[in-house]
Amino acid sequence: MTLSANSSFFSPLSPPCRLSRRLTSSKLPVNPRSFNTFNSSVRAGPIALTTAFSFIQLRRRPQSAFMSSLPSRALTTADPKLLVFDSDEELLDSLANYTADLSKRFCEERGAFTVVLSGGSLIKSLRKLIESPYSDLIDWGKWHVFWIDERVVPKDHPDSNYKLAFDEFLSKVQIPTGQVYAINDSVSAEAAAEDYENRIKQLVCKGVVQLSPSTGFPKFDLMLLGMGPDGHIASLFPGHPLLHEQVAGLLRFVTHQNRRQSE
Ligand SMILES: O=C1O[C@H](COP(=O)(O)O)[C@@H](O)[C@H](O)[C@H]1O
Repeated sequence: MTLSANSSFFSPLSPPCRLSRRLTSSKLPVNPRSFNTFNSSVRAGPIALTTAFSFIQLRRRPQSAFMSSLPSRALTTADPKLLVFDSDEELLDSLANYTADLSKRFCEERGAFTVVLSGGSLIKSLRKLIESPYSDLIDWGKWHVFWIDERVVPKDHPDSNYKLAFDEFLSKVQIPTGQVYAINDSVSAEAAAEDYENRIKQLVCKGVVQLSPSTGFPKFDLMLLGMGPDGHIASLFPGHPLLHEQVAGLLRFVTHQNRRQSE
């Protein structure tokens, strides 16, 4: 599993709120075995919604092929780093430490901490956060939780990223229900994407989701994104046309027919 932790920006909103996609560097956790320049912080957006689909075994593809398929503008973070850990335990400790530090900083500075989650193996990687000392130290009441991608299925469906996060993480911490932004699962994928975009716009206008002073575009405080073995993030598979779009809305929906353009 690969984790990508970024504060990042997303794309266009109508006035008075405008958004754009951009990645920024983040201060990364301590005690890695080694680290190198990491140019793959890849695309954090758009948030993707997928319609119901059957899981298909992924074809393995070297990550370097994925990297070279990315548009050059996706490879321009200021100070990206790759941290390599000797064990999962060390990675999870470092991830918890990093998240708790950021949470403290943002909660104290502005009274809110906006966190974007993916589905997949990432969620189990958050387990240290629900254990002592982090569980007691973190100001969960100030967290606002979003999803980078979601399957358009009922919230109790086994494919639901919300269900995964709820069962393994959210049900074990005290984040107010109204600050957990699951998709509307009772409408089409297109309508759910539009609804989610509108809710994010409202949160931007309320100041819960911040705007970058330099670009005027919104940004989330922390994005925790799992990466599949073929390099896919957020249902965006290598070769998918969305990866090459110059201008995209804040959210996109994809169907199982066009989910994997590379296959
Ligand atoms: O399709 C998806 O896969 C990625 C990666 O999952 P992982 O289990 O290989 O870590 C996940 O982040 C994303 O939310 C999901 O829709």
